[in-house]
Amino acid sequence: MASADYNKELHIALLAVQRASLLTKSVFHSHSKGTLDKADASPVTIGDFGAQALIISALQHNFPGDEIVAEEEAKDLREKNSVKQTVWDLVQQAKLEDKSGEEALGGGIKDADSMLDIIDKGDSKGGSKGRIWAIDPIDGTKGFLRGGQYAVCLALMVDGDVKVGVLGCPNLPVDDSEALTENIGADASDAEGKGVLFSAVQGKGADSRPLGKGALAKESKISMKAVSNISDATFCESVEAGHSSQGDAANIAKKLGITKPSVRMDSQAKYGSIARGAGDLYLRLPVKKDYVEKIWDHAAGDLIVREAGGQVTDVEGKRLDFSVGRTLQRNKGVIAAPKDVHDTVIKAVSEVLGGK
Ligand SMILES: Nc1ncnc2c1ncn2[C@@H]1O[C@H](COP(=O)(O)OS(=O)(=O)O)[C@@H](OP(=O)(O)O)[C@H]1O
Ligand SMILES: [Mg+2]
Ligand SMILES: [Mg+2]
Ligand SMILES: [Mg+2]
Repeated sequence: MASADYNKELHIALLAVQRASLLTKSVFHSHSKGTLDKADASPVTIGDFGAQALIISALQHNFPGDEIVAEEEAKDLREKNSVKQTVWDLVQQAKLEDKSGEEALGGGIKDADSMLDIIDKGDSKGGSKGRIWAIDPIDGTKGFLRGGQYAVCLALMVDGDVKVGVLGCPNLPVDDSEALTENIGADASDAEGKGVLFSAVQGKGADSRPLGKGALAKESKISMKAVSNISDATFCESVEAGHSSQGDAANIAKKLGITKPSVRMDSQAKYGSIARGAGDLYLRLPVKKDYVEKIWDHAAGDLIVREAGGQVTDVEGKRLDFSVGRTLQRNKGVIAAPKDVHDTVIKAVSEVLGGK
């Protein structure tokens, strides 16, 4: 049984995300990303399937009794043999450079059919009891396809509470002073000097390190920037207007006296960026009344920001509740901010959204 310091969980999660990022990077650079449309019309790529298979395989090897909530399922691959073969080729190629890391993750997957079964092991219903991992193999798939930011996301929840969170952001600059100028649009390539691995364990603070190809790089502590005057804050929001209301965000910023333009960035790279003080606020404001956020879109980022000195709630100021299944049914939207200004932000949010 793993001990409650979560050292092993963190180590395996970091290695698993780093290995999965090798796969997503190879797809990011390839001409064809094997995109399919899911039932809800959102995109999924060969990178999403491959990364999910690799992460689940590492978790099953190390923590066979744990449950897993993951975004993707293998149905489309079972129906499309050529896509299945492409994903299988990618999965076989994605290996950490150091042998001990590969051994720690249990090595590769046996064959293509086992790969499909592994992908489908992410079908837990979630809930408030026991150890449950949440995986978003590529968060910001639209950003990934656009050549922008994306993140490989993994979190461990115990009894509905996030204990460990890891985000691999292959296209964020290692040097955080560049972070908020580099994220938007076409040229966010993962050249030399790019790639960050964020992590946090409950009660132990948040870290970042360069995303590598083998043994883990040395970590450093990260923390949110102190905001002495809210009108000087920089806020991040989604690139896709369909994922977060950019009009409401602009009105909230105006109420707070913020004049800097928003930074539009795909994926949980937003949480990582503000956690390291590159940007101050993250606003995710509901567009459609009936959309329910997914736990894998927020679990790792929620812990990383809170451990870096931030507060993360929904638009009403309630903490995100990861204990009610695969979705955040009890929450609407997300507001992440440094602890001491969070109340001020929520007040502006409720004034703008009030009556909506
Ligand atoms: N309507 C609506 N509202 C809110 N959120 C939605 C909505 N539809 C989809 N999604 C989820 O948004 C995830 C990506 O969020 P981002 O903040 O990265 O958006 S964006 O890419 O910057 O536009 C994206 O995650 P991935 O599918 O992993 O990319 C979705 O789970
Ligand atoms: Mg998706
Ligand atoms: Mg996502
Ligand atoms: Mg995804």
